[in-house]
Amino acid sequence: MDNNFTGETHRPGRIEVICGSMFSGKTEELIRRLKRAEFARQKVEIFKPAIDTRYSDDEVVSHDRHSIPSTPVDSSSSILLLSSDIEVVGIDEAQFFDDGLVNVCNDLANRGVRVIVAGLDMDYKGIPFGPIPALCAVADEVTKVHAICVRCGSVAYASHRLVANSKRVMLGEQSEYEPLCRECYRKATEEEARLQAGNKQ
Ligand SMILES: Nc1ncnc2c1ncn2[C@@H]1O[C@H](COP(=O)(O)OP(=O)(O)O)[C@@H](O)[C@H]1O
Ligand SMILES: Cc1cn([C@H]2C[C@H](O)[C@@H](COP(=O)(O)O)O2)c(=O)[nH]c1=O
Ligand SMILES: [Zn+2]
Repeated sequence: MDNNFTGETHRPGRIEVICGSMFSGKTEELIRRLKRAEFARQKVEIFKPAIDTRYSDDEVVSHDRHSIPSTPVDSSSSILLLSSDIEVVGIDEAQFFDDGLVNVCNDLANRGVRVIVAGLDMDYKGIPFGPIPALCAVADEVTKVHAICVRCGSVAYASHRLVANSKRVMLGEQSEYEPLCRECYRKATEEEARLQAGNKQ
């Protein structure tokens, strides 16, 4: 917390969004910012959606197995209830939260809290995912991070699903998803559409 010249306490509330495809380093960047806040002795609380049980029930874990303790919550309203007296709030896998997350983040930032949100920008179909696009709109700062396309080595753009499952929410990692650049993603999805059309004949 900074003290301004009138002696009032000034807490610079803000929303930071870290978005990108799978394997782009969103969680690593979230953990890096949160650990630095902890070094600065700020009161930090980290939330994730309870449905995200991929690597751990109660930790935020990156694909490289870096981790930080977190509180799993079922809905965005719980974040507000559990954030009194907190200076920095971190939220991972934000794409899985309800649309109420946008108001929750705005409320926290307006109260002086630094809110750092990480989430997928798009689902496997390339459609903007959950509250992430709206959060990008109201954020003070948006960082788009990129994985490497596993087919050609360019900068990745989308998360291509490798298994036949049309549900929007399907937890997974390398066996289920691969990061692809725009061109490789287009070729992969066109090929899938061709195969599907062939199967129907
Ligand atoms: N194709 C890839 N491009 C970049 N990083 C990858 C790739 N595949 C695996 N990784 C690993 O994923 C790590 C990033 O993990 P993480 O922060 O959990 O990403 P995200 O939260 O965006 O899915 C990288 O440091 C790297 O070790
Ligand atoms: C593209 C896409 C992903 N998911 C799931 C798969 C993973 O469990 C998470 C993303 O995790 P990461 O930290 O970004 O690697 O989301 C999904 O449910 N639906 C999708 O379309
Ligand atoms: Zn590519």
